[in-house]
Amino acid sequence: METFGARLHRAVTERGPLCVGIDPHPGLLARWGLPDDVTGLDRFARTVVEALGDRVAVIKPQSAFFERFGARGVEILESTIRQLRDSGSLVLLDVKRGDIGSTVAAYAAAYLDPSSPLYVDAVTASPYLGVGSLAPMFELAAAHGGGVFVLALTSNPEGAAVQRARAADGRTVAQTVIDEISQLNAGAEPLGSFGLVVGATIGDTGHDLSAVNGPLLSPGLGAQGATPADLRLVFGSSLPTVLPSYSREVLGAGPDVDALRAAADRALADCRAALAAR
Ligand SMILES: O=c1ccn([C@@H]2O[C@H](COP(=O)(O)O)[C@@H](O)[C@H]2O)c(=O)[nH]1
Repeated sequence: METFGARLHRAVTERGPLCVGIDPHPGLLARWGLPDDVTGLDRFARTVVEALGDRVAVIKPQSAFFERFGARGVEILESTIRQLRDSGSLVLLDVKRGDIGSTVAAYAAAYLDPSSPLYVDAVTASPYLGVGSLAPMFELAAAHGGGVFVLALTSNPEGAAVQRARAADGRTVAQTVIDEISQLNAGAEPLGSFGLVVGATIGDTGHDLSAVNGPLLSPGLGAQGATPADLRLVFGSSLPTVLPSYSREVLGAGPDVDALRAAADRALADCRAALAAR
């Protein structure tokens, strides 16, 4: 079985380093001329799949924007995941789950067990009940070639107070998360399956990402103010494993399919140039 790290490495080699989110904000539905209901949600998600599913390496549905419509929204999320899987892009579900280990096992079954209707290639997870509490997710992901992206240094300004607080041994909370994920990826080739979320907005924080050996998902580009040029400052020598992520900046070009493709192509070209610059 091919690991998630290997599948992601291949997808990025073939399609380029880009993740695009499906975030059907009420404001975006309105801009696309769609109603703020499940029919609008369905049309929005289908349009993104049609435009980008066959060309972007990773597509990241944001679960919250589907969940807000209840069971019918989740049904559309299931359908969107199926369409994305058929289109060839990897599906990273942004759900930021985390809990005590026995409950994490149920989240793992929901998203990382191939028999689940919400089965995806990878999920985002929150480490604030302890990275060890996420073990059932790591285990099920490893068993089925899936991946987990753990929040380390998030793109929002409020994150720093928690993530940059010092633990008893003097490391920041974020650095302890980074170090634990690095251990999980030790020796993996060509890339580990356990990633971190590190926002493009955070600047040079002095955290050591050199041993992660896994993907570094970087949201915060575009609508939150970061530019591809900021990636160098944030990631330094870890740039080769960065997966830049855009939602509103690309989605704002819709609903025209060609315009969405052009926006994603522009984002990819800008990120490629920034990641390659010396
Ligand atoms: O640190 C984080 C972690 C996750 N996100 C999510 O990414 C997208 C960003 O959307 P934009 O429209 O590109 O701002 C969104 O789904 C967030 O929940 C993040 O922004 N920062």
